[in-house]
Amino acid sequence: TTSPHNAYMQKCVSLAEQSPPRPTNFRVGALLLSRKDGDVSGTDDRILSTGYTMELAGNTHAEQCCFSNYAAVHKVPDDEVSTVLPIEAGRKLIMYVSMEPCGKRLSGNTPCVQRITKTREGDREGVQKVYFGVKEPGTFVGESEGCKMLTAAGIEWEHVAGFEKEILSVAFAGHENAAEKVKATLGEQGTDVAEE
Ligand SMILES: Nc1nc(=O)c(N)c(NC[C@H](O)[C@H](O)[C@H](O)COP(=O)(O)O)[nH]1
Ligand SMILES: [Zn+2]
Repeated sequence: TTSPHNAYMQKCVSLAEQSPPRPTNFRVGALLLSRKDGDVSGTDDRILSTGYTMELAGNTHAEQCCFSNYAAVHKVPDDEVSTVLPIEAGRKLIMYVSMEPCGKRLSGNTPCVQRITKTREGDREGVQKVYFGVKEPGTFVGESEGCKMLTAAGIEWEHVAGFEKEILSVAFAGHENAAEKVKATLGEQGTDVAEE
């Protein structure tokens, strides 16, 4: 059976492409779904919400918008989204994000790892695993801490390979010298691609 990761990562790229380009962040796409335990093909997946950087007013991140959109549909404030996320025996909540969730934000706003971790408060299972297409480049916060923080919170994560160039090209679109930054990041992340 084919894994569903590529289709969802492609969807996150399409979401990220809707984000207004800015030099002060990355254009990212995020998707939240419920998956039946052991359903490696994702045929029984239920998409719960999507989000992209600055979809919602203010300096918002993709993961933040994904949760906020879900909270709005369920008529609760953002910080109570965990109370309306489905808890179903035999199913898990999974997030796909084109970029590693942030562990720190230069703006000082709540990092997305904290928002993901918060879904597990009150003994709720919350988000169990995060799939992402690239590690966060060092542009703003240097060595990214997102994955380490997810692990510390007991949340699994996995890098879905193959979309790095595409994801970074979208993410850096609002930056000066975007192409050079993409190339440098690919080099740093060890995903050099053969010259075009
Ligand atoms: N995973 C992720 N999703 C996003 O939607 C987004 N924009 C970033 N970007 C991470 C980057 O570290 C921060 O954008 C900068 O640190 C600036 O912080 P603000 O965004 O202004 O809070 N990361
Ligand atoms: Zn974030």
